[in-house]
Amino acid sequence: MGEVLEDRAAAPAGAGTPGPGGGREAERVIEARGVAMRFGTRTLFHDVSFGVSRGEVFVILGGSGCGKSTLLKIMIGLYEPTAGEVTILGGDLATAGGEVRRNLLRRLGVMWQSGALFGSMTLLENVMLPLEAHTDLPREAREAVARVKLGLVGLGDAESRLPAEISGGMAKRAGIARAMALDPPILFLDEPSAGLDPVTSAGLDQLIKDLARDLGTTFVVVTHELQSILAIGDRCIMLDKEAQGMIAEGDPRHLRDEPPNDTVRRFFRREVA
Ligand SMILES: Nc1ncnc2c1ncn2[C@@H]1O[C@H](COP(=O)(O)OP(=O)(O)OP(=O)(O)O)[C@@H](O)[C@H]1O
Repeated sequence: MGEVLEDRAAAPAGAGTPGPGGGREAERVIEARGVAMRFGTRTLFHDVSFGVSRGEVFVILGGSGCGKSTLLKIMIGLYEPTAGEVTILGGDLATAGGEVRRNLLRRLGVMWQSGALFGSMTLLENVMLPLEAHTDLPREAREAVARVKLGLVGLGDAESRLPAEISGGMAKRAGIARAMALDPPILFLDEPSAGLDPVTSAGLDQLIKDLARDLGTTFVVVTHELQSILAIGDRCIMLDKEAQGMIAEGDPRHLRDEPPNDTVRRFFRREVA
């Protein structure tokens, strides 16, 4: 998945102040309307609608198998929904083709659960890959950009290491650095805390918050880790397997304190216990 250089210029005329909590209405970078997904005869979810504002950390939460990763894949154009539509940075990946689709995809950064680094390449070379694929920058410039990205995620001293020589937390950070190589306005993270110990996971949460604040990057994070949800989420939606859809939307701390239904209450209580 791509990632690309310019983005802030993509704001439509009249867009509001970026980031949550601004005085004016924040610009919506993702709009999902009535999205449904079915696999065979099984409906995973239906009627899912939400918006993501520029600069916010938006969390998709819910129990195992409720369709979080599937929704993420719909947002980045890997799956076409069975009903409804998703507009991302003003385009619709389900209908966009050719150059329009490629340009759109290049402006989305994705880090998969595994980190998906190439084992035979150093961290620097891994982060340089998107730059090789999508820019004409000479090698020295690609190295310089990749170094900046590794520095941003706290891996400035580890550029020569191979993925096998680093910890799980470092691999996640390197995956984020690579996803950021082309300065995407939106970064998608699939279960970033999976497999990490609580301390490392908290460090990764802090990194996500810092990047959102310092770079204005919008994050869409799929997770069921309660501590992460509460630490990073400006807003969230909760999917539910039995309800086959969305059962809550809002500030995660608010949902924890005033759950709108029993399923949300149980989700937060169970995870805390
Ligand atoms: N391409 C596919 N074809 C058929 N079924 C699929 C496909 N992709 C996902 N599913 C099914 O949809 C359900 C939801 O999967 P998904 O990975 O979206 O859930 P999730 O909420 O991210 O779960 P987890 O937290 O366990 O990763 C699962 O039962 C999965 O088997």
